[in-house]
Amino acid sequence: MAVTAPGQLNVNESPSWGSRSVDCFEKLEQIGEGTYGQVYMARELKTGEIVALKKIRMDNEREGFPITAIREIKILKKLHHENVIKLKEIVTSPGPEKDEQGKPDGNKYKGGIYMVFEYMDHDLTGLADRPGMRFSVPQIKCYMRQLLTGLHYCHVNQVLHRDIKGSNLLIDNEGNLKLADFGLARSFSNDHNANLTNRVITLWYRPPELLLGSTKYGPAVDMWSVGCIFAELLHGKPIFPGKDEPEQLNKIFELCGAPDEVNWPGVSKIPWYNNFKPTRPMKRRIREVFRHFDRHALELLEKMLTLDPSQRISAKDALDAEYFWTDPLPCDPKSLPKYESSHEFQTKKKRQQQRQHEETAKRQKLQHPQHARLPPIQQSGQAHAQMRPVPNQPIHGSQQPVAAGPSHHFGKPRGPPGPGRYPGGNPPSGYNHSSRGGQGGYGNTQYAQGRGGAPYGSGSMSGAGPRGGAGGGGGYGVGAPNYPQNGPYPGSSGTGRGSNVMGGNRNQQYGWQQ
Ligand SMILES: Nc1ncnc2c1ncn2[C@@H]1O[C@H](COP(=O)(O)OP(=O)(O)OP(=O)(O)O)[C@@H](O)[C@H]1O
Repeated sequence: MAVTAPGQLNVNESPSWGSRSVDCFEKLEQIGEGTYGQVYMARELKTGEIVALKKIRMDNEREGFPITAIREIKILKKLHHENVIKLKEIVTSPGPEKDEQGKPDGNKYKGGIYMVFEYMDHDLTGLADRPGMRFSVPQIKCYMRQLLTGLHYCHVNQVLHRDIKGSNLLIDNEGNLKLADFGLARSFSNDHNANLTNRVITLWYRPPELLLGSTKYGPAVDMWSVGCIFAELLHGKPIFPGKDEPEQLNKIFELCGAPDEVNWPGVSKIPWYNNFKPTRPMKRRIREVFRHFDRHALELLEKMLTLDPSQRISAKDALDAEYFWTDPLPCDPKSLPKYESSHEFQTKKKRQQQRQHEETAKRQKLQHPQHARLPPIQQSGQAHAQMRPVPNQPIHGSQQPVAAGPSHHFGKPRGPPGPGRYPGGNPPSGYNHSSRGGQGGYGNTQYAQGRGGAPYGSGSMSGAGPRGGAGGGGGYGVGAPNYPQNGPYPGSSGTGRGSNVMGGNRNQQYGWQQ
C-alpha cells in the first residue's frame, strides 16, 4: 500500500471512482450493520480479492446523499497510511438489488452506493470478546502503538476522527490495526477557532470538554478516547460506562477528579460548567484505582486522561512515552496469533441463536419437569435416563466455543440492538450499569492479564451477554455531583434516553453540524 509521509496528502486518485457496478463483486455474507446500513464481506469477481462493501444508507431521499458519507469519502480519499483503513473505490448499483442469498434486499429505492474497503478480520472489541481471549502486554503495546501512529498521521493531516472506540479499530490477521469509520471525522485548523459540534464521539469515550459543551476543540478529543481504550485494555472492561451525559461526567469526575480553575484553567468559561460542576470536592484517583497497572502504563494513562485538553498528551508525545520503550517491548504485529475471522453482526446472531436454544430448552424443561418430583421407585431407571442431557440441548456452563463471531464493536453493549449507536442513547435491555453489577448477562470479559499473570479485572470470560462487566465503572464509589434537573441535556435521564446522544440516523443529527 502506498504510504504517504505525515504532512503530505495523496490527492491523486483514480478518476474511475464510482464508474463500476457493485455487480463486479459477489456478496458473501453480511458482517456489519451500522448507522450507514449494511456491511458485507464480498469477493471481487475478476481478481478474487476479498473486500468489505459498506452500503450507504439513503433512507430519506429528500436529504440527498448523506453528509457523513461525503465526509468519510472525502477524508479517506486523502488519507493514505498503513494504520488507516483504505477506501479502495466507490461502486454503484443502478437497479434493485439482491442480498447475499439472491433475494431482493428490500431496498425500496432503486439504486445503491457502496464504499469498497480493504477487508479486515476483526475489530478490537470483537477480538477482545472472543471466549478465552487474553491480550499479552506486548500485544497491547503493539495495538496501542499502531492506534497512536494512525491517529498521529490523521492529526498531522488536520483530521479529527471524533469516534475513536474499539469497534472502529479494525485488525487483520497480520496483526495490523487500522482506524476506520470516518463518518464523524472532519478537518480542523490549528487555531481551534472554528465552532464545531460537541455532539460527537460515542458517550463512553467522549472527553469532558465536549460533555461540558465546548465547541472549540482539537486533536485532544481523540486522545481522551485513546486513554479510555488503553485503560479498558488493561482493566478488562470499559472504565466510563455512563448511560447518559450527566452520569458520564460523574464517572469521569469520580476517577479523574473534579475540574476547577487550578487543574484546568478556563474551565469555568465552558458553557455548561456551572450546570455540571460537582458541589463537593472530588479527588483524582487514577493511581489509586489502577494501582495494579504497570508504572509506565499508569504514567501514560494519567497523561491521556488529563481533564484539561491543552495539557493532555498528544499522539506524537505518547509514542515517545517510556511505556513503549521499556520491556516488554511492543511485539511485531506479524508475530501475533491469527484468529478466525469474526464480526459483531455474526456474533450477535450466534448469541441470539444460543439464547433461543436456551429458552427452548427451558420451556421443554418446564413442560416436562424432571426434578419437580421424585420418580416412582419402580421407574427409577427410566427417570434416571430422562435426567441425562438431551442431545442438542445446551448443557449449562458448557458454552460452545464461538468459532467465528464478529470481532467488531468493542464498546457496544451486547443486548438487542438499540436504535442509537451510543451506549448511552438507549441502552438495550440487559445493559449493565454500575449499580446493577452482575445482573444482566454481561460477559466478564477480561482483555488482558498483566505480566506474571496477575489479572487486572475480575474473573474470566463468560462469553455470554453484553460486555460492560459487573459493576463496570461504578466501583469508584463516591456519590453523584449536583446535576441540574433541567440541564443542557434535556431528556438525559435515568432511563438512558438522552436527547443528545446519537439516534439511529446520524445524518439527521449531524448533517447540518460541523
Ligand atoms: N473494512 C472492513 N472490514 C471488515 N469489517 C468491516 C469493515 N468496515 C466495517 N466493518 C464492519 O462493519 C461494522 C460497521 O461498520 P462502520 O462502523 O464503518 O459502519 P457505521 O455505519 O459507521 O457503524 P456505526 O453505527 O457502528 O458507527 C463494523 O463495526 C465492522 O464490524
